Amino acid sequence: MVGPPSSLPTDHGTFTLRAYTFNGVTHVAMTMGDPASSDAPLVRMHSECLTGDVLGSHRCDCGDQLEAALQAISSAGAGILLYLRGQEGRGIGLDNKLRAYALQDTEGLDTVEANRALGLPDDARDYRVAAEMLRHLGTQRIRLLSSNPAKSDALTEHGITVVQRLNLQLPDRPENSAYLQSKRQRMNHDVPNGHPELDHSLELDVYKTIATHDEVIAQLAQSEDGFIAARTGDAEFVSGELDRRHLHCMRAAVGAVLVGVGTVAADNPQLTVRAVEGENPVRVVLDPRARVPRDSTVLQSDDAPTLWLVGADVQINEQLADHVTVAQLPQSSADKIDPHAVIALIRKHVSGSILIEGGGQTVSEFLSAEALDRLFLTKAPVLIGDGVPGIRFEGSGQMSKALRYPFRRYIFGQDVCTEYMLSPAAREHSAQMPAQLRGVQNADVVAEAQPSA
Ligand SMILES: Nc1nc2c(ncn2[C@@H]2O[C@H](COP(=O)(O)OP(=O)(O)OP(=O)(O)O)[C@@H](O)[C@H]2O)c(=O)[nH]1
Ligand SMILES: [Zn+2]
Repeated sequence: MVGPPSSLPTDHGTFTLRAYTFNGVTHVAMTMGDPASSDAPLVRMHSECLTGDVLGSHRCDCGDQLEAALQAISSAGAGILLYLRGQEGRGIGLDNKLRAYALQDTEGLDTVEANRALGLPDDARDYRVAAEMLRHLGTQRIRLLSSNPAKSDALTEHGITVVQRLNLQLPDRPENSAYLQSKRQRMNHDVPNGHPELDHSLELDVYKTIATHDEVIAQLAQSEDGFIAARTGDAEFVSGELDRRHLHCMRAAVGAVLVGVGTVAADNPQLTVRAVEGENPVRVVLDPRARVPRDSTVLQSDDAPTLWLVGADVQINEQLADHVTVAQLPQSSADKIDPHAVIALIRKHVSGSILIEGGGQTVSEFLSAEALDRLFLTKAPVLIGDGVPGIRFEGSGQMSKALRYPFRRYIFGQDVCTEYMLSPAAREHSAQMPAQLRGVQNADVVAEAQPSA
C-alpha cells in the first residue's frame, strides 16, 4: 500500500515522494524536511485537477494553489503536499466535471448548480486516505494550507489536529473570479483579504533582500489623489492593516529608520516594530534646525536608540536621554541637508539597510536626489481632496523624461503597493532571489514589469 521513498527535484527544491495506494487509486505525498520532527508542519491537501494543475487552466485556482503551496513549503523548509488522485471535479470525475463546465458555459449555472443539474453531489470528496497518509508520515498535528473550512473539519473528524488553517492569499484572476465568488458564497470558502489567521512568519521575499543588503529604501502611503494626510495633518487610517504590517516588516528588516522632523511633530511616531516580530531599528530624525518637540517619543522613550541629525550650526545644550545621540551635518541651502550626506553619516553609526519612512517631503527629497534604491508607494482607495502632499518633486515638462523604473505590485487588502526598483543594485539584489510570483504571504506580486527603454 505504501511505496518506497524516492527523491523528486522540482522548481521549488527537492522533495521526497511516496506513493500510497488505496482501493486501486494511487495518491502521492511530497515531503520536504522531516515533517514528523516539526510540531505542526505546513500541509497542502490538494485535490487532483487535470485542467488546472497540468493544462494551466485559469477557470479554477488549482494550479495557482499548487504552485503557491509548494513555494510555501519550500520557504518554510519543511512540509507535506498530499496529491489526492480521484478527487477530480470535487470527486465527480473528469468527464462529469467537463460536463459541468459545459453547463456553466451554456446555461449560466454556477459550479454548485451545474453539479446538481447532473444529479451529482456538490462535493463528493472523502479525506480518510489523506488522514491515513499523514499518520503514516508521523504527522498528527498540522497547519493546513487551504481556503476551504470543510477540509479541516474532515481531517479533524479523521483524527488529525488542524492547529491552523492558512489561506494561500492568491489574487483572483479575471477568468476565475466568478467561480471563486461562488465557492465563497455557496461553499463557505474564505475571502482572501487580510485573513486574521495568517501566519506572521510568512513574508515577502523582498524583506529578506532588504535585510541582507545595505539598501536605502523609502515607503509612503498615499490617497488615490496623492495625499498622505488631511489638511489638518490627520493621517489616521489612510491605508489599511496589511500596509501597516508591511511597514513593520520593513522596519524589522532594516538597521535604521529615518523620518523628517515634520512627521515627528505631526504624528509623534514610535518607529518600533510591533505588528510583527523583529528587532527595532535605530531611529533617525532629520531635523536641520533642531525643532523636534522635546517631549516626542523618539527623544523620550528608550525602546530603540535615536540618532538626532541636526544642522552644523545648531547648538544643543540641553540634557538628553541616554538613548539619544546627536550628529551634525552642514546644511546646503534653505535648511536642507544633502540626502547622500545623511546616508553616509547614518552608515557610520548603523549597518544594514536604511528606511526613509516619511513624510512626503523627505521621501520626495531622497527620491529626486537619486539617493534611493527602492521605493514602496502604497495607494489607498480614498480621496482626500486636499491635504498633506505625498510624492512631489520638480519633474520635467516632458512625459518622456518622467521617471519609469522596473516595478512589482502587491495587493495589500484594499490597497495597492508598487515597489519601484530604482537602482541597478536593487534590481540585481532582487534578481538573485528566486522570483516569488506566488506564495503564502499577505500579498502577492500581481504584476511585474520592465519599462521599455
Ligand atoms: N465539479 C466541479 N469541480 C470543479 C470545478 N472547478 C474546479 N473543480 C474541482 O474542484 C477541486 C478543487 O476544489 P476547490 O473547491 O477548488 O478547492 P478546495 O480543494 O476545496 O479548497 P482549497 O484547499 O482552498 O483549494 C478540483 O478537484 C477541481 O477539479 C467546477 O466548476 N465543478
Ligand atoms: Zn481546478
